[in-house]
Amino acid sequence: MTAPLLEVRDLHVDIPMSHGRLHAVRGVSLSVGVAESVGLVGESGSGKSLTLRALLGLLPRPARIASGTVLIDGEDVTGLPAKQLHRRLTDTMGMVFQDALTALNPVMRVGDQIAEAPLRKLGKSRSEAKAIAIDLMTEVGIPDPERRYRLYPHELSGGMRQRICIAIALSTKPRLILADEPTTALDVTIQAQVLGVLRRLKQEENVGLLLVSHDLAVVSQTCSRLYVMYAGKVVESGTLLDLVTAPKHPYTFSLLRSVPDPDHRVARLLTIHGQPPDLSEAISGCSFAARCPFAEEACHQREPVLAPVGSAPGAVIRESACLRVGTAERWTEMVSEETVSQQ
Ligand SMILES: Nc1ncnc2c1ncn2[C@@H]1O[C@H](COP(=O)(O)OP(=O)(O)OP(=O)(O)O)[C@@H](O)[C@H]1O
Repeated sequence: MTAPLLEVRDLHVDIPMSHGRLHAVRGVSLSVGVAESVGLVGESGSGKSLTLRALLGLLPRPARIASGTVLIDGEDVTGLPAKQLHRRLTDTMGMVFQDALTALNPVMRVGDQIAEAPLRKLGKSRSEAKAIAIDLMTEVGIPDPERRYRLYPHELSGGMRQRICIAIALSTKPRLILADEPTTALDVTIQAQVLGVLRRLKQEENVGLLLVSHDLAVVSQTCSRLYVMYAGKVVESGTLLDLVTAPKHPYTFSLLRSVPDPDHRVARLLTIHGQPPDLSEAISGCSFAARCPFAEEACHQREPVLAPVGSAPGAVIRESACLRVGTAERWTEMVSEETVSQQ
């Protein structure tokens, strides 16, 4: 069996504070196969960005990796010296962040920013690098690329700037794009276009994707497998279809029920009441128990572990961290019973 392109094992990220520490990422494991599109979804503060930044060696100070392993093509790169690690990462992956305007150099023409890596890293001549940049601009759907090559970031719209960032990410010929909320700053139509570019890269160029988003609709449009994060942990993982049609964690269930269904098939939206736990304090029991519509006494006492649930042999592994997973088939019914009994 071939090793995943990217694998993270039992990652812990801490943020030291004046009194103690915030345990922001609490044992995350995930993998992305070759040409696979994987989503990391969860509400704000669940630890998605820190997970992504930790594996890239780009944690904001004072956050630090407390423990964990990162593997690329099965090789442990955790202990590599910074320069070597950077080379290994940039040889394999391109990155796209939320704020294209900050990611781009304001005083450099956008085309030259795309041409920079082919020129400096791939050893291309100036004219070859320019031709590569123009091809990449065409590939990410920028009309009239020769003219736009000469523009500065502030002369482009938000959607065009994000396409430039994707073109820069592609300029080193990566096998995987890591994208952190790449469409959050864009309006819905432009968002759909940018997601279309990422989807097409996977379908036509076999470029894998690890997409971080708080928005289930965004990952649903782009990814075929998901990890759902809550309070610094993965609480459920599986194929998009499995998660959407039959969630096995109450947080995923609530997340799905809190999104309006365009076909109005879901009669009532579910509000996730309360706040996530304070990660600077020890958590006893399940971190979602206080907000969970199905929690029972044991959920407040015992921490559930992420474990495989009912996957068919040979199928993509489904995992859930829930003591009540055995009742999952009845959750829709249980929620409506509760609503009726409250009326
Ligand atoms: N530089 C920092 N200093 C202090 N706390 C931080 C820092 N960066 C992140 N945190 C805290 O770590 C936790 C996880 O943050 P992270 O950014 O990974 O969440 P997220 O799921 O990506 O959410 P968001 O989309 O809002 O960034 C949060 O409680 C956040 O407040």
